[in-house]
Amino acid sequence: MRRRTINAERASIQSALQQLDLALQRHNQWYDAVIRTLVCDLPGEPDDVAPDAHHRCPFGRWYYEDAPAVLHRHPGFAAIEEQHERMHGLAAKLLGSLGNGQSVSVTDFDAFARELENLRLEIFTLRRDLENALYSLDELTGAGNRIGMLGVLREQQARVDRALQSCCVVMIDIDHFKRVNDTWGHPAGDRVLAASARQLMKQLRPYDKLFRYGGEEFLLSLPDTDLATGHALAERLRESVAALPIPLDGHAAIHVTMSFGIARMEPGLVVEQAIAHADKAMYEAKRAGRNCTRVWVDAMASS
Ligand SMILES: Nc1nc2c(ncn2[C@@H]2O[C@H](COP(=O)(O)OP(=O)(O)OP(=O)(O)O)[C@@H](O)[C@H]2O)c(=O)[nH]1
Repeated sequence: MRRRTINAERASIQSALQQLDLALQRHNQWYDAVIRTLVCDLPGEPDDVAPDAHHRCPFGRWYYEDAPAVLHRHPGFAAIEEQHERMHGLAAKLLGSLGNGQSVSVTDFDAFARELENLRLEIFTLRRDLENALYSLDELTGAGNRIGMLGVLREQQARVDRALQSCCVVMIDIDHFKRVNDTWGHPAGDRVLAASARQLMKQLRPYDKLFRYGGEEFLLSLPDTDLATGHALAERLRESVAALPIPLDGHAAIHVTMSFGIARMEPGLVVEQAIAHADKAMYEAKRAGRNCTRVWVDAMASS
């Protein structure tokens, strides 16, 4: 991702945050009107008892018609849809009882209030994720920077510790990158860094995350991935970077390769140990001649 693209990404996240705030504000107004209807025993809005009430409220109209692509790409956005629909189902039940001259049961009202609170939590979680994304991008490559990296990895480690998931980390380093700088100049090196990172990122699942770990080093976190699957993915990434022609101003396109080291996050170990294992495995890949992937095994500890 070039700098211009990253700035565009930042601007779209900022705009999405503003829109989300506005949609939430409208949703709060809708909620106030529902409470007024219930407390004052007023005739309800027909839209609120319709089977597709979640499409008709101001938040729903924004969600289905106007919400920007950057939100649609976010897994938290889909979670909001389900929660919002559930909450509206319960609101329709309350308003329907009232419309039929029945009193609203405490159980139904409590269920509605609970789902509404869950919806707000989902929205705040999405909001926090977007804010984090704003401040945790590496300017040059568009990969995550190290600010958010440990937090993401610690969350994964917690899932590994509770035996909920198998997760891997992969250390990736461009081969002979100094030569690129020395031969073509530092700006060309920057271009190679950005192009390689982009090539890696475009093949990842939405919940995989690439971080720029250091100069020409990247750390890839692979949640819900066993070692065999992670290894196969690393190989695919490696081959696709090696095959990528990278155009440089005024020169023919060049190719670079990368070395990969992969390690599983082990229950009871700290995140830093998994990173150290992946780093050691990557170092073995360099020793084996570069442009290859090595998997961490305990025997590497002594090499
Ligand atoms: N252009 C550019 N170069 C960088 C950046 N960060 C680090 N580097 C360069 O990356 C190079 C890393 O070189 P080395 O650590 O010697 O490794 P290498 O040449 O890639 O060799 P191997 O890793 O052993 O294959 C150094 O020349 C750094 O100056 C950056 O942001 N932009």
